Amino acid sequence: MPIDTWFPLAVYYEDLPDATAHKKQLMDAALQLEKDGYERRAFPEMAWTGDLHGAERIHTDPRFTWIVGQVESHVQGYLKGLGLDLNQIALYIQRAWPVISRYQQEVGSHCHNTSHISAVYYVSVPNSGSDEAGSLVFFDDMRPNEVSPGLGSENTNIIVEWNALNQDQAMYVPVEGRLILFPSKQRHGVTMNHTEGERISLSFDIVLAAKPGSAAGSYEFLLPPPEQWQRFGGRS
Ligand SMILES: O=C(O)CCC(=O)C(=O)O
Ligand SMILES: [Fe+2]
Repeated sequence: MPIDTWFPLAVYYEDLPDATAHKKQLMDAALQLEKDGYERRAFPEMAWTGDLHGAERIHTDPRFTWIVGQVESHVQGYLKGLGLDLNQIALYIQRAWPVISRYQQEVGSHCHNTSHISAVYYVSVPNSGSDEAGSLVFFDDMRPNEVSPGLGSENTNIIVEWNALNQDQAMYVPVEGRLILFPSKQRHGVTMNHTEGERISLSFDIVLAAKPGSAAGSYEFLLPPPEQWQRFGGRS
């Protein structure tokens, strides 16, 4: 009795070979940004995230040059894998920030609504390769096989066997030196850090735009090149 499966979510990951050589500099820079950060704005049970604390431009900070280069090259590989013609697309890092999760902190479930591709890089992970410091969890909001909506929700015991056909989450344990790429619209979160150590990651939001001179039709589906935009009041 064959059952086919279709429409996979594409999550890319790669262990960066030079990670160890760059660990200290990235760690120090992330922790310094946290120190410099504005007054704490998140609840204590939530990890410190640079995007909420005025530290969301690490892509322009020279201390992060190496990882920015890595993100750029791996995102291109990811997009090629998705079948895109990179000659027609201009890629931008829109914002990028450190995330520091300490004992009993987590990152609630969210999507990155203002970008297209998101990247996470693990700088420093206590018990790397285990879920103890907090896993990245992707949630499936499409639920194509939930034939009666809500079947698998809390307070029901109708699903007696969780398997690949009804799973509603996919977990990635954090691995030091690993880069993960995924569609920004995929809802995700980070489970609790149960260790006494700091779990330090970097997040990047990437936007696809049409290259100037692309066929006019592509502007229907890709952002027109930002250099062609005009801000209100910007007429010269
Ligand atoms: O650290 C992670 O695993 C993911 C962090 C994240 O989702 C974010 O910063 O938006
Ligand atoms: Fe995120």
